[in-house]
Amino acid sequence: MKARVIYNPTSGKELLKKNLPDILDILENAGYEASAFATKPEPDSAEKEARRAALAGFDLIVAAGGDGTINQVVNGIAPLENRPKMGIIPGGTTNDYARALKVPRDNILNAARVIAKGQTVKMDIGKANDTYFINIGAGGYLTELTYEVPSQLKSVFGYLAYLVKGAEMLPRVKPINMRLVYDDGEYEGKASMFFLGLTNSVGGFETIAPNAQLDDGKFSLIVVKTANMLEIMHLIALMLNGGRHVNDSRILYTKTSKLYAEALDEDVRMMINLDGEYGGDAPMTFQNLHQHIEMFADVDAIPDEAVTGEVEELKEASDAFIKEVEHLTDEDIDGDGHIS
Ligand SMILES: Nc1ncnc2c1ncn2[C@@H]1O[C@H](COP(=O)(O)OP(=O)(O)OP(=O)(O)O)[C@@H](O)[C@H]1O
Repeated sequence: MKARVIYNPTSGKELLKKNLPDILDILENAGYEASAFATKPEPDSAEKEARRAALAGFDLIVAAGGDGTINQVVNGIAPLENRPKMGIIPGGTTNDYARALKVPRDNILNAARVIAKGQTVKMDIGKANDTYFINIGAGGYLTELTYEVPSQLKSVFGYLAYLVKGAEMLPRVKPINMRLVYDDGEYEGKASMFFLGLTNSVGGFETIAPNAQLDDGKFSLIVVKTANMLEIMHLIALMLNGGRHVNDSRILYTKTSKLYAEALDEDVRMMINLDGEYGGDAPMTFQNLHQHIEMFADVDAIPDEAVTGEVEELKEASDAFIKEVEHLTDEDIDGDGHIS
């Protein structure tokens, strides 16, 4: 068996680069003939190498880097008939995908050992027109704001802090009149965002799409129907507080295997966000590719206590946010939607 490790030499304080010989060693001991490729600064470097290696007959491709590197490797192999298995070694800042697969995020070599252990999950992958995504497809004004958030804040955690602080952005949160066609129905009307999730791990939080299954062929679809900033803040607080937003009447929450999304007003553009990056404009058709790529995962691991400090840090941020929002009333929001 042959394994290709595609690693981002710049990610995670160059720790991947430093640990590369040991990573290759773990794979060799697990029975692979292992080699490595360092990604280049060009945006599709990992994608091209993944495609090349798959066509050259590699049995395993290990994506070592942040979620961006994993996304690219998936884009390289997803269109192929014969797809190699994938392993992931997290080296980014948020590492949502590793969290979903219960791959350790605090120890690179332990992550490599998950591959050696041999357990896999056949993961669902998203396809948006011709681009593949691993975790999130979304659209609407609320998601468009994320492009303007400084990149180190591109986690939900940072985004929340930004929403609370950056009140000057808020008047621009206006709903888009959209049509969304999903398995069990159709939504036509205003919404400030729609969100399709493949895992329950988004920006470090596990409560956005609380019941996501990794291999059931379904996205979790969440539509935020209100554009009232106060209501949105309260919904976020409910979300942080145990995922209770999904039962709220201002949210549409369902499972679907596909989605068609378009903006209904001619002069309105709806940008689509795929795994945190701009991925083209609606109209767009999203499809869930059921169990499309087999990935190594630590199936029996106890979820998530691995990363010391992180859980507490997120809990603190959530509690601070909830506290901040609890006392807000309509009187705190002026005519433009500003928090005054
Ligand atoms: N050799 C390189 N030099 C500079 N940039 C690179 C190189 N290889 C890859 N990149 C860039 O790194 C980005 C992908 O980063 P990746 O997702 O692996 O890590 P990250 O950004 O640290 O992760 P996260 O998104 O979790 O913070 C891409 O924009 C890619 O072009």
